[in-house]
Amino acid sequence: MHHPFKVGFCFPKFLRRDKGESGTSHGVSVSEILAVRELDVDSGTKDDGRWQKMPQKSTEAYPYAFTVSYVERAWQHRWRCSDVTFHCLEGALCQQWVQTIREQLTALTSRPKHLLVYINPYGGKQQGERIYEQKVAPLFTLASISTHVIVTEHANHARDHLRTEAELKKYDGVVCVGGDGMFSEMVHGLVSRTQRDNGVDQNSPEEKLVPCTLRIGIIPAGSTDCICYATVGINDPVTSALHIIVGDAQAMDVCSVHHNNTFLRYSVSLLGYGFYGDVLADSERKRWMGPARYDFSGFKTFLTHHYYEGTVSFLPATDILGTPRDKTRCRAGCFICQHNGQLYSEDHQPLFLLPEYKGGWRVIRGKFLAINAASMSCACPRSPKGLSPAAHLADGTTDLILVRKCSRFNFLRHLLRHTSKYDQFDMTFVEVHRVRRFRFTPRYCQSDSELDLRENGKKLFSQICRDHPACSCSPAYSSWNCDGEILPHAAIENLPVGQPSLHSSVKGT
Ligand SMILES: CCCCCCCCCCCCC/C=C/[C@@H](O)[C@H](CO)NC(=O)CCCCCCCCCCCCCCC
Ligand SMILES: Nc1ncnc2c1ncn2[C@@H]1O[C@H](COP(=O)(O)OP(=O)(O)OP(=O)(O)O)[C@@H](O)[C@H]1O
Ligand SMILES: [Ca+2]
Repeated sequence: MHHPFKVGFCFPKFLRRDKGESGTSHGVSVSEILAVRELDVDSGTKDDGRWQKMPQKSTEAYPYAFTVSYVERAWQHRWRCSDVTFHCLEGALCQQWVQTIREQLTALTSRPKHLLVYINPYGGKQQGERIYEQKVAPLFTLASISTHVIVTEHANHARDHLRTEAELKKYDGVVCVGGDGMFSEMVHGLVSRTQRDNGVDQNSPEEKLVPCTLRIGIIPAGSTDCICYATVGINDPVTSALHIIVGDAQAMDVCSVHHNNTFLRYSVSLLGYGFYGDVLADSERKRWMGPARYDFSGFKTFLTHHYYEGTVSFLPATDILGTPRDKTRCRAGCFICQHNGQLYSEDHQPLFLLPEYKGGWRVIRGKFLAINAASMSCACPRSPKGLSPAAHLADGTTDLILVRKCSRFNFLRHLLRHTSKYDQFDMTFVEVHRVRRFRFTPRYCQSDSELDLRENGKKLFSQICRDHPACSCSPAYSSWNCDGEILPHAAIENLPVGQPSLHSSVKGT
């Protein structure tokens, strides 16, 4: 029996014979095969109708062939779909190979078969629909994944649909095509629904959230795409689609944000007061500028140079491995996430909820240019290492970064370091703490009537300026930027829910 592909003892090893190469050895792991299909050599076409370049000699000598599509790793964490074609003399042997590979693929239970896809047509550069149709849908079809696609018609459409209507049992996962705001909608829809179905009260800061079982996949089509970038390593739609197809999963911390014991929102990336709150508030009025709005508002906010007075209280994470100044980075299978994540397993009461832990709170009063709580690195194309490069995706902690009032020049130095190899925390006016939970109270806050105060903000502001004629006229309040959404309250309590309660179909590579 003669056939040009060697059947090795190790199943995934093939001997490739295409593009005129003879006997090129090529190993593909089954877990990275996307699809296999028989090739109609005589007609010179594949069953998907695309022409296959094949040397005339091979076609005559080996009339049967099949093509394997698989994941090929490219530059900077990018993944691409590649094809390799194998030829042989016997149709039966060819079919045997195809059938065996299909059986192996079916046995991979972590791979999704049915997905619910939400597309935000207005995210980022408004390319969501095009990106999905041209780059992602053909890959899902190739991998035999069926989809139900919903193009959102208004903000919170996806959140409300997931929370109340979607027949989640029919799907192995949900996918959002958009930016961090769309991902946040998915998190809110799924987490809220899971808590409601399990009778958990979201308003109680002490209640442990029930983890979601459905995974969320992100096809990046937003302005910052920090969740995608920080988990996959790149914001590239094809790479993300391939991670989803092969069933990759990464647990993620979800924090809940409360005001006066009332639940406000969940956060997975950045909770920022001062600089990032002001950038967001200004940029929301300039959505028409697309992603460039952040640079414009960033520059403007940098020039205004407002600082905010208040009290930050936090519970340092003392029972964990790792610090925010570590040189190591959180990657798929991260040891620190595994270790610290166990502190939240079913039979472990999180230590920070024990009464003796209550004394561990630290209080810092001051004037801050920025208060940033990063539950993950917040790496994004603007800052490839992120706000807190050593933060962990699923360790149950948040890195609290306090940037005190300093000169514009020093603040610029601090910002610039987010884009270079230099340490942005190694500056006298910056401190960083890895925390379990934190609270913030603005100086002029009178807790329960704070909203009224904000409405009378102008009055208060002018009062402060009259009282301090030499002040730099910083307003009393900034806004909280919660994963790209403005929160209506300045005083908040934040607690990392801790347990890796969310899965995203992506992983760092
Ligand atoms: C001189 C260059 C300095 C560059 C410094 C870059 C630091 C960038 C750090 C980015 C951190 C992103 C955190 C992610 C937050 C997301 O949950 C959220 C939702 O998508 N995005 C934003 O809020 C969007 C936030 C976007 C913030 C953009 C800030 C741009 C600052 C520009 C300052 C210019 C000063 C120039 C002075 C000459
Ligand atoms: N059909 C729609 N019309 C208007 N707004 C929508 C629609 N669908 C979703 N949205 C809202 O658009 C907001 C922004 O979307 P998205 O996060 O996808 O893009 P972005 O803000 O440009 O990117 P990033 O969040 O990465 O900065 C989200 O908060 C979402 O609630
Ligand atoms: Ca974390």
